[in-house]
This record gives sequence, structure tokens and C-alpha cells, in this order.
Amino acid sequence: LVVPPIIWSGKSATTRLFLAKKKRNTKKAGNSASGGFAATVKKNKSTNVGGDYAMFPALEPDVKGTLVASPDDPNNDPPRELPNEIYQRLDQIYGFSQFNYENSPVAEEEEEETTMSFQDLISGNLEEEDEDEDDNDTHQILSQLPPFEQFHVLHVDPLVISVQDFFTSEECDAYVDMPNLPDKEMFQTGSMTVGKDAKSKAQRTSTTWFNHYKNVPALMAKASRLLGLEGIDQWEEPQTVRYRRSEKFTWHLDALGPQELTSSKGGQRIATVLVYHTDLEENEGGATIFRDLRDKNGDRLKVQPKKGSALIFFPSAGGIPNQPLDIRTLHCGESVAESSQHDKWISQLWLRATRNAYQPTAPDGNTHAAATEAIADYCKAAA
Ligand SMILES: O=C(O)CCC(=O)C(=O)O
Ligand SMILES: [Fe+2]
Repeated sequence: LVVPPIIWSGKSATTRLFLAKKKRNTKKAGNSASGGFAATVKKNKSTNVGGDYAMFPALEPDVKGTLVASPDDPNNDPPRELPNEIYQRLDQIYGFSQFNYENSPVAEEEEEETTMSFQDLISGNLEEEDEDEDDNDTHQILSQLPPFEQFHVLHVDPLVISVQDFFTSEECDAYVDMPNLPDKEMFQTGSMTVGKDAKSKAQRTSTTWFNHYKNVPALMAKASRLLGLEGIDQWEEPQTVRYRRSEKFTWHLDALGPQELTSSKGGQRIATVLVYHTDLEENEGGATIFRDLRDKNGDRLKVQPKKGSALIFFPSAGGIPNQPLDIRTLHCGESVAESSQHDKWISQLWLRATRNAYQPTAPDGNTHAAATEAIADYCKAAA
């Protein structure tokens, strides 16, 4: 799948997106190892002026005006709870009404249901639908995990949050070791040969593995618990990515482009969850950088990899009316410095908008259902 170049019209207040002439892809389609879409690097030198920055236009002033930096000081004590405003935003804009909920609302609902309606009684409708019961089960299982406590609101609109201690140090080490384990089947993609990156050597130079859901229960359980999901069916294949020295992933949007959206079941990507498994000092590079967002000091928002911390943002449906994607979330994985003592390792997950629709394709035989037991075991042990 090669995504055609994207052109932004600079005229309207809400930036309009349209596609340049569609290119037919003659190469075999592969799994996309990248998030969303990015402008394809052209051979033509004139388009390369400005390097990475030239691939996407600057934000228009009206859009820039919507950017709100976080009032929180990430250097001070992190808030143990998010402010109500953030929960409301998560609910209203992104639809995560049970983000990091404290108790299991499902359990409460079940208690209430001991009173039966007259309608149900005479229609014999005494059972809940199977699907709902599955959801309740998963929801209950996930709610065994305690809510997360260490939050930093890095940016308010669009919302970017980091959660410290999302993974334990041991969990991080296990995920980094996973590709070496013979019994953990993973699908490794050559970094420059698959998907939309085929034409663009510069775009992603890291190595990606696709994991079976069942092999990464900590990631599946914690990410689902954080967002308050009722099941894991909306998650794409989990990915683990390794960046060696000088490797990077240039500017892109995680949201799906119009073509990918129509060719893939599951709808738009509505959330990105990324977990850092290694520490990198600032001089070692490897940060996740949001080109158009600013931190409270007015500097470009830059998230340095911190072992065990998670980064959550919402690549679509944020803030700009009638836009299928939130262009303000344009970001990159900064190159790891030549001098870095550490590789950068991350796991990431993308959440699709539609329930029970996404069909994983890698590794072979990967299914959401196969992970149920592993997730239940994980949550029970962590309870
Ligand atoms: O490596 C990073 O920090 C970001 C990776 C990323 O944005 C992606 O793979 O979509
Ligand atoms: Fe990304």
C-alpha cells in the first residue's frame, strides 16, 4: 500500500486535504510498519528544500490559534488524578468516557439490574446479549488492574498525556528481549521495504515487529484499562520497534489517509498508545517530537524516552470541525544520536474507531480472541 502524496490547500481557515494524482501500486502490499501517513519523499530536489519540514506545510494561523499548552508543570509533582476538564475533554471529543476509571461501572450496573422491567418479563427477554456479556467479562477482568496515578498533561488541545510507571522495569526488559525468544512468534518487517515507506528511504529506518496480542498481555491490558475499553477488539496488531543509532521516523500523522481508511476495516485510528522501554538522555536523541505543539516554555513539544512511561495522544477527531484527522498531531521519532549508548525500544498500539471490525493480519493467525486467557491471567496476577 503506497499512499499518494498529500497536498494541503493553504487558502481555507480549516485546512482542506485532497490527494494528488493517485499512483497505482504495483508492488506487493505489505503490512504498514508505520503509523498513519506521511508525505512521500520525492526525488525532485526542489521539494526537498527544508528537509523533513518541507514535507508538511506549516499550520495556518487560525489552526495555530487553537493550540493550548498545558497549564501543568511536568517538572513538579505529577497530578495523581487528571483534572476534571481533561476527563470531560476525553469524553466529549475522543469518546473515552471511562478513561482510567476508578471502579468498575459494569459491576454497579449489574447490581441495578436485579429489578426486571415489566416489558422484559412478558417478552421473556431475561438474558443479556452474549456480546455484552463478553464485554462485561473483559471489562471486569481489566478493572482488576488499579487505575494509573502518575500523569503529566503535556498538551491540552490537542490532548497529549504521558503516564509514568505505566510498565514496570521488568516488563520493559521482557519486551526488549522478546524478539530473541524462540517461542514468541513475531513478524519482523524490513524497515525500508514494506508499506508506504517503500518509496521513502528516509522515512522510517527502524525495525518493527508485529506481536501476537496473546504474547503482550501487559500492553493489551494496561492500554485498554487506561482508555476504559470494554474489549480489546479495536486494537491493531501491537508493534515493537527498535531504533539503533541514527535511526528515526520522520514527520507523519498516525491517522489513516482517505485511501487506507476505505481499504481497511475498523475505521479511523482514534488513539495512539506508545510505551518507552529504554531510557535515552536528551543528548542521545530518540525523542517523540510534535512539530506544531509547544510545551509550557514555548519550545517544541518533545518527549524524551523514559523507561516504563507511556505517551497517549489522539490522531483524529480532535478540535477541528469536519476534519478526519488532527493535523496538529504531526510528529516524528527523532533520530537516535550516533553517540547514543542506548537503543530506543518502544511498543505501540493504535485504537480504531469501530467495535469488533478490525482484522489483524500479522503475525499469521493473530486474533484478539486468542489473547483473552493471557490477559485474564495477567490482570489476576496484577490485581
Ligand atoms: O518512535 C517514536 O517516538 C514515534 C513513533 C511513531 O510515531 C510511529 O511509529 O507512528
Ligand atoms: Fe506516529
